[in-house]
Amino acid sequence: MKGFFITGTDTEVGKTCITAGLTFAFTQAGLRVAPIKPLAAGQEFVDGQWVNEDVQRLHAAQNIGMTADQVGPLQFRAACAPHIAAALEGRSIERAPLLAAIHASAALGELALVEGVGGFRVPLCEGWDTADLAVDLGLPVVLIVGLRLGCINHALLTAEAVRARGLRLVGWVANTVDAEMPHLTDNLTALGASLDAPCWGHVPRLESPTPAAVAAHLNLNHALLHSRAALSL
Ligand SMILES: Nc1ncnc2c1ncn2[C@@H]1O[C@H](COP(=O)(O)OP(=O)(O)OP(=O)(O)O)[C@@H](O)[C@H]1O
Ligand SMILES: C[C@H](N)[C@H](N)CCCCCC(=O)O
Ligand SMILES: [Mg+2]
Repeated sequence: MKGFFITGTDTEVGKTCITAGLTFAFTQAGLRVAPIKPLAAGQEFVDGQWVNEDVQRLHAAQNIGMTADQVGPLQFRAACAPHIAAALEGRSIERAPLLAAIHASAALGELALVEGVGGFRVPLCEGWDTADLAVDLGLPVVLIVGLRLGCINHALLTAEAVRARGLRLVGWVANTVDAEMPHLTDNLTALGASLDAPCWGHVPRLESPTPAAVAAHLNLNHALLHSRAALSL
């Protein structure tokens, strides 16, 4: 599978927003992009069906004709850790069928953008977590850093965990969670100096964080270099 695994310093730091922006940007660059949210916890009943917001946003960002189920193959009602959400419904998360579903969805495009769940090490089932999922998929990792006090430590812990799994951290995106964050520039400098991976962009707090608006703040030079080489484009 060709693509990137999108992780974050935490839940609610902008992984979906940035993945939608990356989908837009790579699509503009001429690639057929398959955004995938393999596990989605938290559904609402809208127009007669249960839907997940992440899946809807990623589904809306792609233009290769994926169905919502292909974007989000495994969805749970409760907005909590996925293994807990699954247990609440008497279900379990099974590794082999989920990997098969991700591969099938990725095959619909030429570049897969796989969004994780929460931070990098969220348990999925006995002996398998989201870091293992990234390893199973063999994808290089992009880290979304939610800019707020504490993010330097979270970013460095995540980078260490990514590398400890033998995965490559190919880039990181600074996403403005706290628009009033003091010493923003100094924080960005510290992140840049210590993450040892290229920054793909700094996304400000946007009034309307549409994929196009997010993409305007992303610089895909590093990403395209990497993906064109990986894809032989
Ligand atoms: N740069 C931004 N400007 C404005 N709003 C943003 C920005 N980034 C994220 N948001 C908003 O913050 C919320 C959390 O973002 P998002 O859903 O992308 O986080 P996440 O890391 O994917 O969360 P989860 O762990 O639930 O998957 C969303 O409502 C999103 O629209
Ligand atoms: C529901 C929420 N928005 C995410 N999709 C799930 C976050 C799981 C985090 C688990 C944890 O690390 O404690
Ligand atoms: Mg998300």
